[in-house]
Amino acid sequence: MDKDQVIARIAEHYEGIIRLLGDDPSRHGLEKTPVRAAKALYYATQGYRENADDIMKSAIFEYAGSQMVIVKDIEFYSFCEHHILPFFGRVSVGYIPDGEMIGLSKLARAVNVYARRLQVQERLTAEICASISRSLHTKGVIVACNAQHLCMKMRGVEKQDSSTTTIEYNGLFSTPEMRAEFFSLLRDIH
Ligand SMILES: Nc1nc2c(ncn2[C@@H]2O[C@H](COP(=O)(O)OP(=O)(O)OP(=O)(O)O)[C@@H](O)[C@H]2O)c(=O)[nH]1
Ligand SMILES: [Zn+2]
Repeated sequence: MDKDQVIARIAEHYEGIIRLLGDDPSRHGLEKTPVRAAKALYYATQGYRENADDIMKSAIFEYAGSQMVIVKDIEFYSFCEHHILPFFGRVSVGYIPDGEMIGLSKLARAVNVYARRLQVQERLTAEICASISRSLHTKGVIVACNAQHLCMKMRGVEKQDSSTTTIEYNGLFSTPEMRAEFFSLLRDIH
C-alpha cells in the first residue's frame, strides 16, 4: 500500500471511531477530521519508515579526540504503546569518541526515528543507545530520557507532576565516575 492508501484506510477507521463515540463524522467541522487525523498519526509515526543507523552513518567523520561529547535536551514526542496516548520529554546523549565523530544533528534525528513509533520509554532509550553504538565507533554511549506520560495525567492514576527517567549506557559509561561526569555536565553547563 502506498502512503495515500494507508492514510485513506486509517481515515476510514477514524470515521468509525467518531461514530462510535456518538458524534456525526459528516457534520460541519468533522467532515475532514478523519483524513486530518490520519495524516497527523501517519506523520507522528514516521519512525516506522526510517532507519536511524543509515541516517547516522551518513555523517560520520574521522576524529582523533577522546573527550566526552554531549547533546542535551533533545525534545521528542512519542506514543505510549499501551494507550496510544502521547508521552513527551527530552533525551540527552553522550558518547566518548574512538577515532570518529558524528554530525550532531544526526543524534537528534535518531531520537526522532525511535520516538515516532508506538513505544515504551525504556525501549526508546535502549534503542537510541544501541543504534548510536552500532553506527559510530565509540568507547561508550549513554542516553538519558525524562518524560511525562499523558496516560498518567489525563486518565488513569491522574498524576500531573510526576515524570519518568530512564537511562541506558555501555562501554566506559559502565563506571559510576563516567556517569557522574555526564550527569554533572548536563546539570552545570548551560
Ligand atoms: N514501563 C512503562 N510503562 C508504561 C509506559 N507507558 C505507559 N506505561 C504503563 O503501562 C501500564 C499498563 O497497565 P494496565 O494495567 O495494562 O493498563 P491500565 O488499566 O490502563 O492501567 P492504568 O494506567 O494504571 O489505569 C500502566 O501502568 C502505564 O502507566 C512506559 O513507557 N513504560
Ligand atoms: Zn500509556
